[in-house]
Amino acid sequence: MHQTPPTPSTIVDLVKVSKTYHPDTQALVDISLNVCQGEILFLTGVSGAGKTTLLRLISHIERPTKGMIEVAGIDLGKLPRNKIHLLRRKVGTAYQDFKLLSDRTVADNIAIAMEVIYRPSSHIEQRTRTLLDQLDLATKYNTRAGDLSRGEQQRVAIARAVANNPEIVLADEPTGNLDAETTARVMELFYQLNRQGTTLLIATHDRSLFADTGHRVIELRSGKIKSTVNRSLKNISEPTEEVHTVQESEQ
Ligand SMILES: Nc1ncnc2c1ncn2[C@@H]1O[C@H](COP(=O)(O)OP(=O)(O)OP(=O)(O)O)[C@@H](O)[C@H]1O
Repeated sequence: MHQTPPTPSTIVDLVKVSKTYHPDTQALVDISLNVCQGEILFLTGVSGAGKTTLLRLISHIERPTKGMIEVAGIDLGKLPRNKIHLLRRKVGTAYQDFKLLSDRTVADNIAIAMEVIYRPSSHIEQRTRTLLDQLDLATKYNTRAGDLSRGEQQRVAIARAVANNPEIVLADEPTGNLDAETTARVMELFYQLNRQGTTLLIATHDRSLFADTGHRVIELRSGKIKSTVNRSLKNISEPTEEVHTVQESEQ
């Protein structure tokens, strides 16, 4: 019997969100956006368009000047400080500043994410080795993070972001320092997570990451949504045919 597929539920919801940095930089202006559970959404746009700011608002590193943001059922405007860890467990972030502990080993940097939620050490070691293998860093297990190249540090930050299989992964230029082969490895890791249900928001200048993938692409310009290429959400991970047209906003 033919069954209608379930309607995907919203996991990230922004309503009329603006962000002005002191004194008067309008980084985001009146952004409304919702992301479905299990979706891969690409954010693109020229430097300064507001991509990083949008991700930082969703991860609650920055606060909006106006508007409402809900992430995995949590209204960020009402989230008390002592509950922020609940959001951190649901959202993995890999940003351009990496924030690695340079005096600790690669393995330690990844393990930290799992130690804070009391994963057993056997699980932590196995998960760390699997991720390093997937990201072509197996030989760097005991290397100090400070001794790695930028591209290697970037991959360690990605491994740390995904170590706990969070519900949502926010990645800012995750392949910015990588060659084509390593980029393909990182993207394969993301697609693998997505097949397991993780929602991905990826900010990138690299059009090859989303060209012909069938995933939704939002282009920001001067803090506004300039265009959206909507695609079918019927299948959450496999590339699908494009079913909607590009919509230019009425700016
Ligand atoms: N902490 C801050 N204080 C003041 N202005 C900021 C701050 N962070 C970002 N901005 C400004 O906000 C605007 C949007 O910046 P944002 O980093 O979000 O853009 P982006 O699209 O991610 O750029 P890039 O591709 O270069 O990373 C820019 O004009 C930037 O200078």
